[in-house]
This record gives sequence, structure tokens and C-alpha cells, in this order.
Amino acid sequence: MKKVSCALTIAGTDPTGGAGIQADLKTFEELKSYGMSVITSVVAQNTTGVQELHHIPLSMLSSQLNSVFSDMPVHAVKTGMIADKEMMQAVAQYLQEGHFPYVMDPVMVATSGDALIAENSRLYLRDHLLPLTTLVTPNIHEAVYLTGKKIETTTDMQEAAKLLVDKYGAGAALIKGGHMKGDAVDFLYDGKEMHTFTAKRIETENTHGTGCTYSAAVTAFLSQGMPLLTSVRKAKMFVTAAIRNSFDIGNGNGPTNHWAAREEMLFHERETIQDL
Ligand SMILES: Nc1ncnc2c1ncn2[C@@H]1O[C@H](COP(=O)(O)OP(=O)(O)O)[C@@H](O)[C@H]1O
Ligand SMILES: Cc1ncc(COP(=O)(O)OP(=O)(O)O)c(N)n1
Repeated sequence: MKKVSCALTIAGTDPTGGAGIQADLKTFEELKSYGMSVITSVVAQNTTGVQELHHIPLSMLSSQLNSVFSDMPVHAVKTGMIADKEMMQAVAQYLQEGHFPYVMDPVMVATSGDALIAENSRLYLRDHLLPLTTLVTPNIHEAVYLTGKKIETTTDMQEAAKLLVDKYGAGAALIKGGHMKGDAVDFLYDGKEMHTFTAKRIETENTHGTGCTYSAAVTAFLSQGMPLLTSVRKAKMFVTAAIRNSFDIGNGNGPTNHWAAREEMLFHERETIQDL
């Protein structure tokens, strides 16, 4: 019988395919994990911003979760946009019972500045879902919100990662530096060590959905049984290649390129094996 690694995303949608559920499923597919999705909100958005939000009724959210968990193997889960406390509670129930890695992308605001989750639910995410995580992946703005500390330097980023693990109970924290100046440097704190992932900054405005793609890539690798550090290292390579080959389409921040990212990763892996 063929073995398959199954990854689930619980998130909102993007009809233009750059972010949210659509970006997650493209990533799972390119990285050869079987992709599954539970939709929390239907979001009318494009590369310029968010036009309208429709949150899925709570009973329908629970029903989708039940459909997946009652029938399918789940080897890793990621959550993205979860609009309010009640939805977070419903999702938490399933995460508490599961024995799989859980990656939280603590989505709060789109790059366009549009709010994606209720302001009064943000700390609920930290206090109730964060302790269930294997990894949380905030960008700078999300890390500031979750820790209540300002972040201006790479030292501040590392302090924030430590706080999220040591004070707020995340399994590990990956603070992403896409919104800082200079190289794209991310810090991973796993409760013991601080690891640094650096890529040269790519001069492009086409970064719609980078955070979704990055956390989905980590989830895909975790679903395949890879250790956390390897999963983040490979995911960083994937998202960097996806940005380098991003599409200049739409009138705002264009989307990243998942299939070119897969090809670049394969090429890199072949070269590395030949070098051994
Ligand atoms: N212009 C860029 N060049 C290279 N890497 C980038 C660039 N912008 C973002 N990244 C990387 O993309 C990933 C997503 O980061 P970030 O943009 O901070 O998250 P989000 O999309 O959640 O706001 C991180 O690894 C970050 O370092
Ligand atoms: C439905 C949905 N979820 C998450 C986001 C945010 O995506 P992200 O990868 O953090 O980056 P931007 O799209 O904001 O550039 C979203 N837009 N929609």
C-alpha cells in the first residue's frame, strides 16, 4: 500500500490564489503532502487588499472539522486566519485531542493593512491556542502584538521568540524578518537554542501570501516526519525561491510562484547530493 503524508490547513480563502487556503494547498501539493482544508472564512480579496469578509457559521466549521478528523489520517495541521474566539474554541477542541505537529500562522492583518481577525480575539489566540503549538510563525507586527514588546532590532526579534516559548507556552517560535530592513533574516527558538535563517532580500513588491506559503511548507515537511529544524530550513529555501520567481500580476502585491520553488528545491537537493 502506498504511504501518504496528510497535511491539513484550517484557514480563510483568497480567490486570487496567492494567500490563505489556496496558497497552503498549492504548497502541500508541490511538496508532495496530501492536502486537506477546512475553511474558516470566505474572503473577497486580491493583490490590492480585502474587499469583503464572510465568516463560516460555527456549526459548519465544526462539521468540516468532524468530516476530516472522523475519516482521514492527519499527520500535521496548520492554522491561518481564525476570525473570532468561538471559532478558535472549536478548532482548539480538535487540536487538543490530536497527536500531530501543529503550526500556527497567527494571521491578524493582511499586508494591505486590512484586519482579518477580530481585535478582541487576538489575545485569545495567544492564551488558548499558542500553548498547543509545535511552532508559531509570527511576522514582526504579529510578534509585537503577541508579546506586547516593540521590535526594532534582531536582538528584539530573538527576545520575542524566547518570550513566546518561555512565557506563553509555544512549542517553538519562528519570528520572520520580511518586514525588517536588509536581508530577510528569521529566528527560530525551540526552547533550547536560537537558530538563524538568512536569505538575501529580493527586490520585489510581489510578496502576497509569503507567510502562508512558508508556514504551509513547514507543515508539509513535518507531516512527512521531518524534524522541526530541517522542516524550517527547507521551508525557508522554498519560500525564498517562491518569492524570487514571484508573478508580476494583479494591481498590487503579486503572488509567489510555488511550482518554480519546487523546481529550485529539487535542483538544489540534487546539487547537494552530488557534492557529498
Ligand atoms: N523581499 C524578500 N526577500 C526575501 N525574503 C523575503 C522577502 N520578504 C519576505 N521574505 C521572507 O518571507 C518569509 C515570510 O516573511 P514575512 O514577509 O515577514 O511574513 P508575512 O508574509 O506573514 O508578513 C520570511 O522567511 C521572510 O524572511
Ligand atoms: C485568508 C488569508 N489568510 C492569510 C492572509 C495573510 O497572508 P500572508 O501570507 O501573511 O501575507 P499577505 O497576503 O498579507 O501578504 C491573507 N491575506 N488571507
